[in-house]
Amino acid sequence: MTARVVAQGTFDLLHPGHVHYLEEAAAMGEALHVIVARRDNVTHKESPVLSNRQRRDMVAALDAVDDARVGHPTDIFAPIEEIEPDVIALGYDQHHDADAIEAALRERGLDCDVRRASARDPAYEDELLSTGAIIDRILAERA
Ligand SMILES: Cc1cc2nc3c(=O)[nH]c(=O)nc-3n(C[C@H](O)[C@H](O)[C@H](O)COP(=O)(O)O)c2cc1C
Ligand SMILES: Nc1ncnc2c1ncn2[C@@H]1O[C@H](COP(=O)(O)OP(=O)(O)OP(=O)(O)O)[C@@H](O)[C@H]1O
Repeated sequence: MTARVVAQGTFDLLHPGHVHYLEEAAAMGEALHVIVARRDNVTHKESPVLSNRQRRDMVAALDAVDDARVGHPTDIFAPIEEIEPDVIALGYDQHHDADAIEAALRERGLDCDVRRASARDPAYEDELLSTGAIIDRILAERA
């Protein structure tokens, strides 16, 4: 059976850090499914500039990605129950706790590894590797 991997995040204004994460997650299995966070659920930082649909469409267009969907409004485990992944790849800086997620999955009868992906270091001096850094640059240079 095909090993399915799930990755997740906001993915507003794509950059090479996103590509690094999604390629690493894809290499953990054979099919990569991405859950794009709903704008209303992004509460720990500024809301995304781009709509749910546009962020989903851009992630879906990447080579590493087999399927991308906008996440559930209230239950982060609902898409996981649909996808039934073998692996969930957490981003290097995602605040989610791997042990807590594994325990919640087990409670729902889902058997799935939770792994932590690595960070991409800048490949050259001026490489911007976060959406926040790109927005700061725009505000500084176009204000
Ligand atoms: C296993 C897992 C499933 C998730 N599913 C959803 C979801 O269905 N809907 C959603 O809006 N966010 C979901 N999220 C949360 C976001 O993908 C994300 O972690 C957060 O809201 C955005 O912050 P970040 O880009 O800094 O990680 C999920 C996160 C994890 C770890
Ligand atoms: N430089 C990077 N290296 C590796 N993974 C990254 C990098 N930047 C983001 N990611 C991963 O991509 C996913 C989506 O991240 P998100 O869209 O929140 O990134 P961001 O660009 O850092 O945003 P912000 O600057 O608003 O915090 C997360 O799992 C995150 O860990």
